[in-house]
Amino acid sequence: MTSTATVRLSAVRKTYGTGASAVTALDGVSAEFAPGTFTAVMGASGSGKSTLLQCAAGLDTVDGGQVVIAGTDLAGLSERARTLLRRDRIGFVFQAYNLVGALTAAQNVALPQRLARRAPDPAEVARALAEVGLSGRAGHYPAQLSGGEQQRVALARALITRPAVLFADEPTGALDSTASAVVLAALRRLVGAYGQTVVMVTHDPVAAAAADRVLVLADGRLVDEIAGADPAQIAARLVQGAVAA
Ligand SMILES: Nc1ncnc2c1ncn2[C@@H]1O[C@H](COP(=O)(O)OP(=O)(O)OP(=O)(O)O)[C@@H](O)[C@H]1O
Repeated sequence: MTSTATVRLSAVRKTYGTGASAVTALDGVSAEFAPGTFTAVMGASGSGKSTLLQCAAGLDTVDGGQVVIAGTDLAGLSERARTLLRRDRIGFVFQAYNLVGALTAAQNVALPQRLARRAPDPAEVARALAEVGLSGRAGHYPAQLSGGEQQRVALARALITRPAVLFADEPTGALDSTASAVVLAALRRLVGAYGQTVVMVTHDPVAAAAADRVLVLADGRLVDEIAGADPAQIAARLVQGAVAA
């Protein structure tokens, strides 16, 4: 069957270690992430959220099943081809912004292009900063920016290659609620206005409520899918799931 999903996981298994110390981090996970959708991934500590993101992004190999990104089956790729796919088709943001302090916001956004030995297009840099609402901060250094602004520079940097999918691992984890709301609004706008596909791991039901749907992991399996819920409903479903498990 053909699929129009930007990212498709089919029966993905991932085990760390061997023998008695082996841990099954993903135990047959299947999920599709359609173009222009915003998905949150939740679950208790150790449930496999980060592993899911790493495998879906081709940062880690799987032990079973299949990962297809933008029509490309990762299993068929050499290490080099996988690296290029990650560089050109996938964007990442993490809890830590990982900005270079000696570079301005615009220079940080241009950095992936420079590292790929491409001449950064100033218009593209300006566009990425505009998309996250930071047109007025292009010449500022990270130390001159708030946490929420720094995370939005990291978002703009992730967008500069026009990735098929943006993966975010706890992007609001280091932010207060006001700054979190600004970053989540920026993510929502990328999805709504530009059709960006976003997959975000979070512990926070408020952050998860910004997504179109929430996938819930427990012990490496998908155990729930929640759509169009508010933070209180999401929190209640997580508690129900934990009690049922
Ligand atoms: N590199 C590794 N080596 C061995 N075990 C690992 C490794 N990475 C993850 N694990 C184990 O795999 C399981 C899933 O880990 P993962 O980091 O995906 O969970 P998580 O849901 O993201 O947790 P958290 O919310 O605490 O970040 C855990 O039991 C973890 O201890």
